[in-house]
Amino acid sequence: MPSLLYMGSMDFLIMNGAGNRFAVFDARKALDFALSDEQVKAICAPGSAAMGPLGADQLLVLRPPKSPEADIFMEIRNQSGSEVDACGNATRCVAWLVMEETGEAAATVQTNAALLAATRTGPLSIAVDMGEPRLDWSQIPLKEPMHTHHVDVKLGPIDNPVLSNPGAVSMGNPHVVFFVEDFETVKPHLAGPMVEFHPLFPEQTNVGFARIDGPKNIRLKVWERDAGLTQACGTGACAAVVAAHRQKRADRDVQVDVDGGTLHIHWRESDNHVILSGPVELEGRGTL
Ligand SMILES: N[C@@H](CCC[C@H](N)C(=O)O)C(=O)O
Repeated sequence: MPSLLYMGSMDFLIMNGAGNRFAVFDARKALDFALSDEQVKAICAPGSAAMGPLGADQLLVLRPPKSPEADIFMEIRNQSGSEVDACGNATRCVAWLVMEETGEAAATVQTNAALLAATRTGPLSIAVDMGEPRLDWSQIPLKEPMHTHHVDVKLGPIDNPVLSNPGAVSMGNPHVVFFVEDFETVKPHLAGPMVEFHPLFPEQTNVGFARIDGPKNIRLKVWERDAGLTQACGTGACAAVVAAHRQKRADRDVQVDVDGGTLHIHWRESDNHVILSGPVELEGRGTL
């Protein structure tokens, strides 16, 4: 089968996982391939020649695996150019590419943070084991010791009753999750950036706004660190379910509806791992 991946150092694929959009560069045979922050910003910006009106939320560079258990290494860059350790939807997209290439129904994707095992659940759907959530304050990380079950994030001098008691969770990247009644009062595009840069989070944070529609249903919007509001955030969906379950607001097996589609999260009791499942799509190809 011809490789879907390698098309020369400046060609790329455009993919999305539930609407979370990626520019994917295959550098497995171009070992010196590197992009500056400015280049990443230029490629990902909405309206860029490379990505068109929607732009990309993240840019992925695929490299040879660093350990023998992995099929591929994935470098993850946010829209701003910053390199990060985890991206659930990107892991699902890259696992799908590897499975298309190998013809297998499983793949292991290596990131800076972990080796992530993925399996095919349908022609265009992939589940990935995101491992255990990290719940100690130092792992998120937070500025000072506190319980992460709910954290005290004050936005200004007055307590905001609709934005209180969020849970903090790391899925390899930092998340704080607010439980909200609706998205009109809270306005994620305004509250998100204020929380992202709150001094409680020394490495900034991704900010989730979760409306609990039932023990097995969450409606979620995520303001992503260095990317803004996205159509879907895989690690954000994992974090929302973990935070909701810890606050007894939801089960361990939850359908999470996001702007770009539906994700399924299972926080497995047997081994504490979080499984993220959902759709992937290869939208097209581009050349710089
Ligand atoms: N879209 C992602 C998360 C990407 C990284 C995030 N913006 C961060 O800075 O941690 C996902 O699907 O998990």
